[in-house]
Amino acid sequence: MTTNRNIKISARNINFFYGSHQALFENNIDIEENKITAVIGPSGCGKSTHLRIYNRIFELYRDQRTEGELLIDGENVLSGSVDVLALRRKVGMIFQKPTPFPMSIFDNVAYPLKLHYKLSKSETADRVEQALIGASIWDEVKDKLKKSGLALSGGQQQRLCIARAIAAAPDILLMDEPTSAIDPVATLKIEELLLQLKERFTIVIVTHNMQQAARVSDATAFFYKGRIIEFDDTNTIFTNPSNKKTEEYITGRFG
Ligand SMILES: Nc1ncnc2c1ncn2[C@@H]1O[C@H](COP(=O)(O)OP(=O)(O)OP(=O)(O)O)[C@@H](O)[C@H]1O
Repeated sequence: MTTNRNIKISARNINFFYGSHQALFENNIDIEENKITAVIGPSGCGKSTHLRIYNRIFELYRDQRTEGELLIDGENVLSGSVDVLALRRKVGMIFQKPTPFPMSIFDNVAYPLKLHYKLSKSETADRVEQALIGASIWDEVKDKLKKSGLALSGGQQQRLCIARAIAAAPDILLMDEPTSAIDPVATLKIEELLLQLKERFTIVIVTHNMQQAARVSDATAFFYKGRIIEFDDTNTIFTNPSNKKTEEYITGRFG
């Protein structure tokens, strides 16, 4: 990979356990700032598990634990002294199924602002507008901000969720198969949006869609059975992978 990279996230010897079942083994990866990193691999290889460590969301569940270090801007965010609420503001997450809250479009985006910041009404309105513009959905919703977020189409709901995530002003956006539940046209819209968002955020995206990884990502990590088998520039992974398993996976020989 290219040298002189600005590393935003470094996983160091990460192991992960669901009870006694070990799902991740010695994961090491350096994720570059303002780049899109794709996480690929067959079902059950640990992609989502790996992502869920970055914002410590796994801690909401009993019996799940991790070992190793996860450095964000050089700080080990797995250490006990870290402010988890601040971490989750800094590391936003978008899920497979759009998850608008059962409230108005405006309130969906204002929600994280109320949680993390003390803003006046006009500052809040301004930040909501900026986030909706940033998520490329403002023009579609500006005349119906009081309508329910649940009344939007799937693709619009997902962009609303992206607006909600970026309203909190995170540094990092984690996306776990963000387009697998929406149609191809809406998917392309979100892919275009990702390319704009990487100017401002570091993006890590889990995807089953090889074309999508090739289209949007700068770097790609191939996971297999809980291990990171290969991590390199996306172009290299898709044209000249060094590991046989990577090649078999990207050419569709298993998955
Ligand atoms: N809540 C859980 N309890 C126990 N084991 C789990 C749990 N969630 C996931 N696992 C196991 O951990 C391993 C990794 O799962 P994970 O969901 O991270 O894989 P994935 O690569 O994201 O899969 P997919 O592509 O199907 O979403 C699998 O063996 C899975 O069965």
